[in-house]
Amino acid sequence: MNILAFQRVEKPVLDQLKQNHTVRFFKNVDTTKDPEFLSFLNKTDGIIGLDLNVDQPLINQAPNLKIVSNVSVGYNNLDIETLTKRNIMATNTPGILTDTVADMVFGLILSTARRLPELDHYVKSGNWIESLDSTHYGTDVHHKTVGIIGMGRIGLAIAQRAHHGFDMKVIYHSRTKKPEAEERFQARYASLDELLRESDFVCLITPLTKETERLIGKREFSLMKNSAIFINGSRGRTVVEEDLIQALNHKEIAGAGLDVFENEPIQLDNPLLQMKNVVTLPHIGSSTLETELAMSTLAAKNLQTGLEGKKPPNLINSAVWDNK
Ligand SMILES: NC(=O)C1=CN([C@@H]2O[C@H](COP(=O)(O)OP(=O)(O)OC[C@H]3O[C@@H](n4cnc5c(N)ncnc54)[C@H](OP(=O)(O)O)[C@@H]3O)[C@@H](O)[C@H]2O)C=CC1
Ligand SMILES: O=CC(=O)O
Repeated sequence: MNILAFQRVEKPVLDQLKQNHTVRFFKNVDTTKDPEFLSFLNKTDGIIGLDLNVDQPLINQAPNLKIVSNVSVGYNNLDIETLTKRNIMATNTPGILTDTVADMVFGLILSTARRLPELDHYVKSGNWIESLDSTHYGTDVHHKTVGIIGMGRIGLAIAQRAHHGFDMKVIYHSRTKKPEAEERFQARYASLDELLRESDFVCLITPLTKETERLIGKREFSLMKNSAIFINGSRGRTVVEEDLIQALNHKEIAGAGLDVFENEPIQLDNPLLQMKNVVTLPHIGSSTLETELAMSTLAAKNLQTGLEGKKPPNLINSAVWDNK
């Protein structure tokens, strides 16, 4: 079969796929224009990879496509409605990256609160020539209140770290209440506005959907404490980035830790890059050697199973299977 691999599939997994299939790997190409990409897409049976915008125009140019296997848990890059209408399976990689992403979110909490990147730069640039004063102090993480928006798999793992590791009070907001979080971490359900008012650390970790797009904007930042630190590990478009910049400029919040941005890679003239109280990461939530390999392996299993005409373990649009 013809397999189109896109942007990120770990090499051992790619090599294994090549043993049974004709595989073409594409990275950083214009998927609307690149002639080689479009020519291969036209005969592609399966797609595996990260962040390929699988929209209606792309699907229309892939008459043989049977399955799209995302190497990510988020699947906001897929037009699920059109894929389902065309009986094309869509899969993702939930679960195996949960702890790795929660570690990264905690890394952002700690590095923003304790100003770690800023002080690392301070030391390395030779400025540490005398004992520091309160202008360089950070703020405590332990025993503070963390508000988790999106108490799913990753939300729970963040709550676990907050409760057991840092003695934090956990409040959360999701579409539904989560008894598991309440039992295991004494987490309390709150409305979005209550959570924003009460949290020292506001952590956003929902999927990007029609409902969560621009969920956090001017009004929401104005509800947060002036001392609050905002952490985004979800997707850039869940936040109105312009409003985040304004909230930071006007000191409505104290800082932000961001793994995701409206445009990725971020433009170098983005004001967020000039702010010392903002810690930025290049969307690396799940990017450890172990977890990326596990994600690629699971994505390949989803792909292979689907191409063999069996139900993939992580099928998103089960209607395609039910209609068979
Ligand atoms: N930065 C990075 O590298 C990474 C980012 N991510 C992002 O994290 C997301 C979450 O992953 P994961 O935890 O596995 O997903 P889950 O599906 O397990 O959890 C998502 C949670 O978000 C909640 N939610 C959905 N819509 C809303 C809404 N409108 N308002 C409030 N809560 C909502 C859901 O609530 P309910 O259960 O009540 O429906 C659920 O609790 C991914 O979709 C991806 O976008 C993931 C991995 C890495
Ligand atoms: O952003 C990464 C994902 O797995 O989703």
